[in-house]
Amino acid sequence: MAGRDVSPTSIASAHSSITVHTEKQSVFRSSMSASPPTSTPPTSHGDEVSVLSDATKMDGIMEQHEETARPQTPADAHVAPQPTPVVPSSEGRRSVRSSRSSVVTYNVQILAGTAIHTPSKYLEKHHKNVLHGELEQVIKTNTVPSPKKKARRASKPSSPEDANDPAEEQLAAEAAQAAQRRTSSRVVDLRREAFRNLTAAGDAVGQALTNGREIVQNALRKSASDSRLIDSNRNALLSTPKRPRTTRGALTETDTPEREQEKVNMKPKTKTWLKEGLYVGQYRDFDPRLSEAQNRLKKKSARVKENRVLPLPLFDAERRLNADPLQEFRHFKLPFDTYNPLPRKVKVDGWVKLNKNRFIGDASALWKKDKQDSSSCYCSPEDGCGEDCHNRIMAYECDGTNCKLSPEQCGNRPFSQLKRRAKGNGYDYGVEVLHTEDRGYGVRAMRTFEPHQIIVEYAGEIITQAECERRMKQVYKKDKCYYLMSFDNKMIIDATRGTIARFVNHSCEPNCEMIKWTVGGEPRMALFAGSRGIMTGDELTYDYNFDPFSSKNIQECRCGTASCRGVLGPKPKKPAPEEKSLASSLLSGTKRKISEVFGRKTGDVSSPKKRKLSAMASAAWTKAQNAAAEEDAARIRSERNAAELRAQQASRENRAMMRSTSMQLSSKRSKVIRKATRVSMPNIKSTRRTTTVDMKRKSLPLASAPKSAPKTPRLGSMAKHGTQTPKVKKSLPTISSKTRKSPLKIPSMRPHLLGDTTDEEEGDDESPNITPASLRSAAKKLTQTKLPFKPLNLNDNSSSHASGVSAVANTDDEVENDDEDEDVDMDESSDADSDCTLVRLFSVPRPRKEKTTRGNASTSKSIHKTGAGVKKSVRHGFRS
Ligand SMILES: C[S@@+](CC[C@H](N)C(=O)[O-])C[C@H]1O[C@@H](n2cnc3c(N)ncnc32)[C@H](O)[C@@H]1O
Repeated sequence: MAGRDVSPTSIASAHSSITVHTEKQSVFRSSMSASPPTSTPPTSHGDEVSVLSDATKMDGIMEQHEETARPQTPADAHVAPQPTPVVPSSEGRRSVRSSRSSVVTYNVQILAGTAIHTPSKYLEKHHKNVLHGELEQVIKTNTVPSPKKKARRASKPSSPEDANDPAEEQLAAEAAQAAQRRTSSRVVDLRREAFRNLTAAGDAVGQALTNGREIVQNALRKSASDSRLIDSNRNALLSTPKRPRTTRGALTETDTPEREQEKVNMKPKTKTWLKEGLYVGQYRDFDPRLSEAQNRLKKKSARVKENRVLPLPLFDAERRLNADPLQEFRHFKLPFDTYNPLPRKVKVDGWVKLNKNRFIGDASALWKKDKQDSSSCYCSPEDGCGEDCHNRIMAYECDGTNCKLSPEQCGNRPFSQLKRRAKGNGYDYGVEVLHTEDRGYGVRAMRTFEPHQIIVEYAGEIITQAECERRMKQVYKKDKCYYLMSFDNKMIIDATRGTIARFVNHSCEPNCEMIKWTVGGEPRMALFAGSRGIMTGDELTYDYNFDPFSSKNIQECRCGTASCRGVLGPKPKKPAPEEKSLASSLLSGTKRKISEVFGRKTGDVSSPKKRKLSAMASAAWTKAQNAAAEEDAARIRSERNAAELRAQQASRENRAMMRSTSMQLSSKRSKVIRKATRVSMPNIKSTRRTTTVDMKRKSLPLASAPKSAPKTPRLGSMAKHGTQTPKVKKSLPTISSKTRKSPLKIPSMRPHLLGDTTDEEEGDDESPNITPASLRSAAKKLTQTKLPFKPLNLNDNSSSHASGVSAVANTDDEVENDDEDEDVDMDESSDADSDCTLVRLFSVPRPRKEKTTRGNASTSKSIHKTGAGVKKSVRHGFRS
């Protein structure tokens, strides 16, 4: 067990120093292969020895038994171990490598018994451990044991000189006996091999000792020379600035090998300094006179930040100003995600998102039955379906069926634009949900929007009123927030499942409008920017025109604007004293009595009896108050319903009337034009004239709308009729806010806005909106009035008709005096202070070459200001 304290490596080295002659290899191999392959291999020399010792023990037992029978002869003890003949059976187990007879291979790790523990990943290492050639030679060249190991080994009695060891002798004797007996050849072989190994190890140790002695001598010599070297180096340093890196190559002819060896040993250890490293080639702007912090500061102040990607807004403005100093600017902000790169993403629980309307139940059939009229526009590519576009005014989106222009030419396709934007990025989409402080969720803009630009569609489930009531009673019974919007006579959009527009809050001073459009024959509601446009980051709001239906649903408005009405929806009307309901008078009486009995402050109520009475009285008071409020609400509702019915009827009649008027006028105009061209200028094929009508809004009462209208061809059929005069362009209604005189007055009608009756009845509606109904009413009036058509003098190019809209505008006097002109020129002269609205209803095309200025710019602006889109029924409603 002497090897127990020896590490495997040391054993390996020890074994590598074993001297085995080539002819003995077979014996050695046989001994190695004799060990069972499945048994646990020895992990160290000691283990191997233990295996051997076990065998020895067994043999010993046998031998003892034999010894008792046969006395040991002294000669046996001195029998030298003889090489055992090669065992043929073990030859078959030779490894492939060892079959190369030219080079003898020794695996030191196998010898050491540690090979099995070597993972294959240390293959390289394994190769290093495989020594080639004659073992003696290999050992000589490769093994230089450390002095420590040598010393340790030296302490072991393993040299041949120690052969007098009784154990050795015993082993030898046993081996000899075994050879004689020829029994248990494997065990004997093993023992013999072990003995031989030990002998070889002894040799190696002897050799190592010799080497070690040499090394010690060299070290001593070196230490002596080092002191000399230090002195010489000091001298050398003083004489030369740089010390030679190495002494190699400094040998002179007179150097003897010993001297050379000495010099090599004397070679001083010098530190090699890195001259270049990681930062080679990198320029560092560093002033060594300053500290690190000062250097950093200096660098920071010297740095000029340059934005090479986008021009800064400031420069952009400068550039634009340089280009055109007179152009108008408007404030702008960077897109929200640019100036705030990490917007808080609000996640709304329970919001089922729908991107488009879904008709539920009977709503679809109802819509089809009650399908609205179609509309067509006659814009030219130059017009581009601008502000004058008939479809735009009637809140119809242009498409292939009602507009001749291509999508690129047409500027009245807001919902198509929205569709495109929805496919784009977050900026294109342009809105996101935000969490407000006191109004729940809201919506804010992530970009700017032009005035009247479409922002987002209000889509959801389109349901009938019956279905709405059912949902209110059953589904949304416990809800506090409703997303119901009435947008058509009998239908409601329920955006509980719907688009993001459902989160848009109410404001009494809104920056957006909710407008109903007809797109491809279907109603669509969308949020449009108001006349001021929208800034990035602005919260989007519109006026709900909220109808609470019940006093329970009246909600406090927290829009925080200067003109806040205090509640969502119309301002509650103060009932006139005579109109005071019985409930109200009772209420006020009860209230007064309570205050008389118990005092105004509840603190006055002292006794429990009084307190009880007080509680009862206040309960009764609350009940009475509720009853009164409900009574009021019911009255308001019935009034509104009546007004709505009246308005709807008037609207329908007006529409029919307008069509009839258009027909009559256009046929008249065609005749006149044909006649005029025949008479005076037969070669001119296309003319353009404008018929305008000046009207003042809000002057006719709602009830004055005509009750019936003759059945006339629809506007769409007007185009067919116009084919008689193919070169004549159809007239289009246009709106202008600047008018002085108003021979015709039309009512201010917002037919579908139930919530607006309060204000409108009072006649204090300052809204500049022009509705289709108002247009139609004006048209009707126009037909009722005897229109003074005067013959068109096309030869007179200098006449007022030839130079665009502004030139066309005449005064009333002119119209009345000029009876011969067949085209109707109502007053179009304007005054900035006037609150009148001019509507240009019909226009007769003029020859293109005569057109100098269209004069649309001024009218276009005013149209937008007056709300070119026709605002239809937009109302949030709660029904309890
Ligand atoms: C169509 S939802 C608007 C989105 C809603 N804020 C939410 O969190 O879902 C209408 C509800 O919002 C609230 N709301 C909207 N505008 C408000 C305002 N100006 N003041 C108070 N509450 C408002 C009311 O509760 C109203 O019933």
